[in-house]
Amino acid sequence: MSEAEAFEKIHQISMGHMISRIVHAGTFLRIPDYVENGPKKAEDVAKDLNANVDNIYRLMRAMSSQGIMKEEDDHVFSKTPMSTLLTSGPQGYARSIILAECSDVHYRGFLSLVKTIQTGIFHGPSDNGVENFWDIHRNHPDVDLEFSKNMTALSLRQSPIVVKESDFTGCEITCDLGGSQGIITREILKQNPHVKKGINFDMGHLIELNKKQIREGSEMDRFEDQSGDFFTAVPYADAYTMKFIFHDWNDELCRKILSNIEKANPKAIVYIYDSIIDTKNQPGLFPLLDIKMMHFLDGRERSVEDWNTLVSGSNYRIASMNSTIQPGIVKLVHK
Ligand SMILES: C[S@@+](CC[C@H](N)C(=O)[O-])C[C@H]1O[C@@H](n2cnc3c(N)ncnc32)[C@H](O)[C@@H]1O
Repeated sequence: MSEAEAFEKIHQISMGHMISRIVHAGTFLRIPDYVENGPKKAEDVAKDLNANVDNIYRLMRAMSSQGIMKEEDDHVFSKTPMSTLLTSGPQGYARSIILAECSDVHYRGFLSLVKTIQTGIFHGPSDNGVENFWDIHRNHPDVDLEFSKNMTALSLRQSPIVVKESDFTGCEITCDLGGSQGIITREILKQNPHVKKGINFDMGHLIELNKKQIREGSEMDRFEDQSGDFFTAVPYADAYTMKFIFHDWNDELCRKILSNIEKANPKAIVYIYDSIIDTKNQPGLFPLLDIKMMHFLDGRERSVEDWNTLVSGSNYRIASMNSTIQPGIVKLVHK
């Protein structure tokens, strides 16, 4: 990389938080909805939103600079594939990524990152006046809902792949711990007609929200939402799945979940769907996500070595690991 390229890259990085907050503002104001059905004048959008005309124009221009909509004519903007993904309609499944990840509470939480790095104690939640990341969500139901929708959007892409790579032969009951809106459990039931019951297990407030939703599909006859705390106890099952759960917690707390699984059924198989990262020079999102886990949850994105360390302190052993897909799969069986 030349010095000029290095400088340009650093300049881009310095804009990162501004870009995400600009896109958050535009998404929050539903600007992508306005251009979805045909080109739209910034003035008309401003009028409809009862907002400052010049500022709406400048916001739309800034969003265009990132490929979110296109200025076709003076002050007239049209949609792009990115703006469609940020609409509030059925095709706008990326809207919740922006509304959750770039929300005020997540943004504010990053203010104390240096403190976390220096002290080794995670400070993300304390900047929001709470002790626990999930309490931030409990106190902000709007962010909580967008976060769940975001996890669902990701799950809809990932579940068919990880479930296909997992073997539920001989399992009558499965349980997805921290299952959010139940996408993994539904996929297990769809791909495994022999499974009699699939339990989607999550915290009470989330399960209550699930129950208010209309969820259709023949697999729903065998689907059950159950609320609880996986640090206290988990329901009986023949197979447990957990997608993006262990990355939220430190090794000790992950082992606590494993010991609760052991108490419920030591013979059960355990499938962990999580990152298995390469430690050196890995480009992409996971080393960045690792910092979020460190700062908000005392969690981590784990390498093969990290997984071995975590599991070696439990009564389980790693039966197999698959890092060829995303997320990776760590299969555990009782020792
Ligand atoms: C990162 S999200 C993953 C959601 C889902 N597994 C997925 O991949 O889309 C973590 C989930 O764990 C749930 N959770 C956190 N603490 C929990 C606890 N103590 N008991 C049960 N569920 C919990 C959260 O409500 C959230 O749905």
